[in-house]
Amino acid sequence: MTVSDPVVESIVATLSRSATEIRQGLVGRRNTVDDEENPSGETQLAADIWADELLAERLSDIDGVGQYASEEQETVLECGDDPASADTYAVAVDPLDGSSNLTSNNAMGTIIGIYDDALPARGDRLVAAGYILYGPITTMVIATDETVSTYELSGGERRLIDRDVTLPTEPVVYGFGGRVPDWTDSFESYAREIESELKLRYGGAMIGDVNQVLTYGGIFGYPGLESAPDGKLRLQFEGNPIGYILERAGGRSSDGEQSLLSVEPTALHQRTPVFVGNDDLIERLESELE
Ligand SMILES: O=P(O)(O)OC[C@H]1O[C@](O)(COP(=O)(O)O)[C@@H](O)[C@@H]1O
Ligand SMILES: [Mg+2]
Ligand SMILES: [Mg+2]
Repeated sequence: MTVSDPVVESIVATLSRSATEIRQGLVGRRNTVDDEENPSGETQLAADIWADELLAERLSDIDGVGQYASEEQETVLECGDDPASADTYAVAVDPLDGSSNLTSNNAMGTIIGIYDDALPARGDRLVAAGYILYGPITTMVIATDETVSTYELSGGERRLIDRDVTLPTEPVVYGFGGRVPDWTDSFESYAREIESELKLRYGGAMIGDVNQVLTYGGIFGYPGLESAPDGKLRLQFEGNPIGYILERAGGRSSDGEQSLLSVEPTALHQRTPVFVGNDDLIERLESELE
C-alpha cells in the first residue's frame, strides 16, 4: 500500500528505507559525545547526532520538502520551497526517541510529523505522521487523514500488516512519566485511580509506551511537573505527531486542557504535557486536572 500524496509517499518511503540503516548504525554509537547537548539541554549520544544527520540529508533532498527540523538542531533547515505553498511540506523529526534506552539496550523509536505549514506549526496542519519502533523487530506506523497503517520493516523493505489500525475500545494499559513526588496533586489523584483500573506499561521511550496503548488500549501521559510545568516532551517533534496518530486511530490527545493539535506553537523546541489514549480516559483527565 502506498500513501496517496506523492510527496508524503516519498517521505514515508525514505524514512522506512533509512530505518534499517539507523538500526544497524546504533551499534558502536551508544556513547555520549564530548558533553554535547541538544537545544533542550539534554545530553546527546553519538547515535542521536548520527541519526539526525542521516535523516536531514535524506529528507531535505526530497522534492516537495521545504523545511527540516529536529530535536537535535537549534534552527529550522530551509531546503526548498515555502512549506505554506501547495504540495510542499515541512518535516519535524525526533531522530531517536527514548535514546537513553540505548544504554540499557531497550526499545526506542524515530518520530516524524509532516506539516503543510512552516515550522513551528499547529498540529492540525499535519497531513501525516508516523513512527518507527526499534523493538525485537522494526515496525512502522503511518497515519494520514485517510487511515492508520502498520508495517514490518526488514532489509529496507516494508510489509503492510494492518491497513486500518484502530485503538481497542476496552483500555488495558497505562504509562505515566516523571517522578511521582514531582507530579501535581490533581494528576497524582487521577493516576491513583488509573493504576487501580489498568496495567502498568512504562519503558522510558514514548514510542514504545504509545505503541502499547495503540495495541491494547489505554493511556500514555507525560504530565506537567511541579519542577517543569510544561513537562518534558516537545510539541513539534513528539506531542503533535503522536496526538495526530492516536486521534486518527480513534483515540484522543490532550495537553491537559485541549487537543494537542489545537495548541498554538510559540517556539520550535517548546515543551508540552502530553496525554494520548482512549476517549473516556482523556475526558476524565481533563475534568480532573486543575
Ligand atoms: O526518563 P523519563 O523521565 O521517564 O522520560 C522518558 C521520556 O523522555 C523521552 O525519552 C524523551 O525523548 P528523547 O529521548 O527523544 O529526548 C521519551 O521518549 C520518554 O517518554
Ligand atoms: Mg523523544
Ligand atoms: Mg530524541
